[in-house]
Amino acid sequence: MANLTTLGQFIIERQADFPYAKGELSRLLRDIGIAAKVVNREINKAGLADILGEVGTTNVQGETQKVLDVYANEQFIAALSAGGECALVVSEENEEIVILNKDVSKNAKYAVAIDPLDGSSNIDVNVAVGTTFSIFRRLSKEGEANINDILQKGTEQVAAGYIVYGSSTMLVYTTGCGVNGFTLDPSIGEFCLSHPDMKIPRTGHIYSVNEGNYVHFPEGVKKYIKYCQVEDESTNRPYTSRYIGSMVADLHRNLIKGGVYIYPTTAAAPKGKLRLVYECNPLAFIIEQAGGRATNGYQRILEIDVKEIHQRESIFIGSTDMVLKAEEFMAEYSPLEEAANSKTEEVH
Ligand SMILES: O=P(O)(O)OC[C@H]1O[C@](O)(COP(=O)(O)O)[C@@H](O)[C@@H]1O
Ligand SMILES: [Mg+2]
Ligand SMILES: [Mg+2]
Repeated sequence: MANLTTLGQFIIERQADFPYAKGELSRLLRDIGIAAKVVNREINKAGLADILGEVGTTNVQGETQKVLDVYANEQFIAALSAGGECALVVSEENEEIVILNKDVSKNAKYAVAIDPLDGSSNIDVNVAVGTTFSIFRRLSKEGEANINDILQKGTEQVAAGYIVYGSSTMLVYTTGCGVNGFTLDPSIGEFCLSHPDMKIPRTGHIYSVNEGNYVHFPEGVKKYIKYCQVEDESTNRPYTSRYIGSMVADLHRNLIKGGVYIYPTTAAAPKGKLRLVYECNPLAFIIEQAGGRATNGYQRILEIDVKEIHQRESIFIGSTDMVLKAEEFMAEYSPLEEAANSKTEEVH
């Protein structure tokens, strides 16, 4: 068998990368890997098992919860709880913070934010979906964990990553020392190092945005989309439009091939749609560590103050030159002007 490095081996080998390296963060990453395998098993046979469809409840975002949203949420929280290294979880599927069982994790040093199933609209149609995770060291040294342990800026993440459940299942993560990708080998049930030291190309020719919302986009975004569609060989334009509708999958493609993903403010989502704590921050950490850029069109995502656990933010993320170009167009309008613009556009 080729000389495989499993996720577990790699984490141990790279433990020295972590400040405070005493094995706790390694074990926490291991726990996330375990839950990912369990969720992957269900996703792979989703059509067979009664795991498609909705559970009939809505989450705090007002979205109907899919059976797999709830299943994945339970698996990640159970694995983090059993592992004992995580004291608190914030999840897209839970309105409040989840304090994990105090007996096991009262001395746990970490708090985790997750989007257990990203791209929920694609679950029932067999299109790639994902999971995101963001890990912080607790601020509260002793006693019960509390919300301040997770309301930290993205710059304070000690690790972050995602799992993409696509034609193969991959786990991609960073601890602030580069980005590494592991592919799940079902025959041995292990994530194996397949994409060491991932780097996003400085530029690319793929743009990912839901153009169905075009009329309600900020003028700066409309101008950038027009820029992407202009014929100009010297800059490799027109670019190709690719939008899977699962942020993790769109981002993973752009990480490998180069490209930009944009989810701006719209009339329907004046603050943006995606959630800062468990979607924007972990993916921004990954992309920055891979040499890319992530902003809200004006400000670095990782520097944005976190006030609420389900706070939304607009995001421009991917190849540095492409994000910078989009920002150039955004800079022509102030955020206030843009907010006004996205409201007024009439649809005939
Ligand atoms: O359908 P829209 O408005 O383009 O939104 C798609 C975006 O919303 C998301 O599905 C939001 O994530 P969830 O599925 O976890 O709620 C992203 O993955 C995706 O990029
Ligand atoms: Mg999501
Ligand atoms: Mg989700």
